[in-house]
Amino acid sequence: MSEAAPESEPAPSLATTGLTKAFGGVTALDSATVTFHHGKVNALIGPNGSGKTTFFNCVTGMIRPDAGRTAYRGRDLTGRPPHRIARAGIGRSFQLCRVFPRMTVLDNLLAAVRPHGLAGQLARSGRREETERARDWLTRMGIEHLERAEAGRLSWGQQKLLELAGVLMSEPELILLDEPAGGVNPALVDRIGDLVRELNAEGRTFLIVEHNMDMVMSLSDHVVVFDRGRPIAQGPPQVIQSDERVLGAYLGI
Ligand SMILES: Nc1ncnc2c1ncn2[C@@H]1O[C@H](COP(=O)(O)OP(=O)(O)OP(=O)(O)O)[C@@H](O)[C@H]1O
Repeated sequence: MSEAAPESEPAPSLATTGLTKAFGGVTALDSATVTFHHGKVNALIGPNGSGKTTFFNCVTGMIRPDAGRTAYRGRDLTGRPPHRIARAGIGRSFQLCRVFPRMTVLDNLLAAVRPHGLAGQLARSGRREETERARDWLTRMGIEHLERAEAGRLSWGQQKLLELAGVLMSEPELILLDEPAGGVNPALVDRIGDLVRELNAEGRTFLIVEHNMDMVMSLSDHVVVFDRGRPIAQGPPQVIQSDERVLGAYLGI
């Protein structure tokens, strides 16, 4: 008689232990211990000021935590600078998009993989493979027709797509998105959601900070909820939606 295989634990992706960061008297991260799942779409949610962006900044090496450790797929990354963390396979977008407004859309993507401000110059001197890859990502984002436009002239949503294309230029395995739907029109929110699904089906792991709960609940496999700098609940969206601690944190009761 055969027995049902035990449900296997999802493999860990990004994981932190006791991550702590204070700004003066404000404790932004309070000994946060949390694990996200490899190969999945993970979400990190929580009320304003609960420490989500500080968490992203600490795990991507942009700010140094006061205490605690960060690991990616079992490998310790604590205290590594941003370029080393990027090299470990982690890419990141920002709440307030980071594009070079006076550069063309295509040069923005080339600059994403040549961080010395020489994108235009180098583009003219060759490196066709990178240019082709940049064009492929633009096509994937649906903004290939804007290749020669100045990035600053794109709509906010198009800039978000451009930033995502820039992140993808380094072929990260894990992609951290900080409010991908923030300030974006509903049609483009759907488009971004579809892209996340497609890229996840192709093997990329996501960790998304987002206030748009429809997007979070429809897109994520695993949701972690922060309140006052530490996780108060984690699980699949359907469980999180009815968790009393989560409702309390959001409603302040
Ligand atoms: N550079 C800083 N200097 C001083 N305080 C900061 C700094 N960065 C964050 N904080 C404070 O740390 C706390 C957590 O902020 P953080 O931006 O991480 O929260 P968040 O959950 O991302 O918020 P939101 O959803 O509004 O973006 C807040 O009280 C914030 O004011």
